[in-house]
Order: sequence, then structure tokens, then C-alpha cells
Amino acid sequence: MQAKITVTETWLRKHRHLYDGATRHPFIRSIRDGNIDISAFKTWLGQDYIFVRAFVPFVASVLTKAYKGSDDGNGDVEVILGGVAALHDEISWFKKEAFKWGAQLSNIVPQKANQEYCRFLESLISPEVEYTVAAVAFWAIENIYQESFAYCLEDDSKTPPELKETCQRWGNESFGEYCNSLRNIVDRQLEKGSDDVITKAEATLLRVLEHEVDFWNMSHGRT
Ligand SMILES: Cc1ncc(CO)c(N)n1
Repeated sequence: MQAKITVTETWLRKHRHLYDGATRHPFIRSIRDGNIDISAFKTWLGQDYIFVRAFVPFVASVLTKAYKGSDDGNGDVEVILGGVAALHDEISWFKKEAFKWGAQLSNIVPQKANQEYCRFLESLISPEVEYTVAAVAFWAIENIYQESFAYCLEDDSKTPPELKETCQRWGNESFGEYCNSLRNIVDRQLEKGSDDVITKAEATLLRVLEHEVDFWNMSHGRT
């Protein structure tokens, strides 16, 4: 018997072009091809540090919604808590990495695309945004990084050795499993979601894809 097609699978098929635009962006390709401009990498590093700091309260809000909103016999809270813990580690990593590259994190000004993305995250913190909708955004945000950086680690990639650790951070297998757990959470929620929630969740996914592309564009110096 064939497995049932999940909602996320349907969406990924439907929006493949946009999705690949986020995970196969020229910035990512430039890492993978080994011709990345290091100043672009440093821009990305500093801007992503700001983003991740704004991502923490967003993920905390998803955690709260999971606790309140799902009949959590499924362990959603624990999966999301794992995400919060990983972010704690990630913030330390950014500081260490910035030091390595001689970049300052304390006086970075968020660029426009980053400001808009952070504002979008803040809008999703609102209690009026359903757990399912927020969880879709969360999954998409994590999964795009996972697929993008895993792409830079494939056998035929020419990723510079000094960038491998960065790619490993999101491209490693256990981060991939974590993203799959998020995807399962999302599909379980969508399965029982109202048409209204499903429509909102799909629109939110598209907004995430656009913000991710803008974020890469900004890092690549194309804004
Ligand atoms: C812009 C952006 N998207 C996703 C992630 C994954 O956590 C990140 N660190 N930054």
C-alpha cells in the first residue's frame, strides 16, 4: 500500500520552484562551488547572529503554543525544547565563529531584509496566531537551512575547508532528523486543521520562503 501523501509533501511539490530558490540560492551555490566572497560570508554571519537572537523568542512562543494547544501526548514540547537548547549552543557558536573571522558582533546594524524577517517573526509570536501556523513557519525556517547547508556538504562539493564547520552546523544528519520531527509535528497538526488554518499555514510557508531568499540576497550583497 502506498503511504498517504502528507500536506507538507503536497506543498513542497506545488511550490518546488520557490522552495529550491531558497535552498539552492546563488549564495549557497557560491559556498558549494568554493568561490564565495569571504566578505559576503562575514556579512551573513553577523546578520544571522541578529536573526537567531530574534528567533529565540519566536521558538519560545511556539513552545508555549505546543504546550497549550496540542493534546501533547506526542512529545511536541520536547522536540521544540530540543530546538531551544540547540539555539543556546548556536549563539555561543556565532560568537566563537565571529572571533575566528575577526568580525564584531556587538555593533552590527540589521539590514532591511533582516529587519523585515525579524518583524515577521514577531508577528507570529502573537497568541492569535495558531500553533499550526507558527509550527509551519518554524519547520520551514529550520528545514531551509538544513537543506541548504547539507547541499554544500555533498561529495562533489568544493566547499572551502574553513566553511565546513558552518555547513555541518545545519547540514549534519542529526539536525536533519530534528527537522523531520518538526515536519511530522506539522503534518499531524495540519491533518486535523480547519481549512482556514491550512490556508493561513500555506501562506505563511510562502512568506518564509520569500524572507529566506531575501536574506540570502542581502548576504550576497544584492540588495
Ligand atoms: C535566516 C535564517 N534562517 C534559518 C535559520 C535556521 O536556524 C537561521 N539561522 N537563519
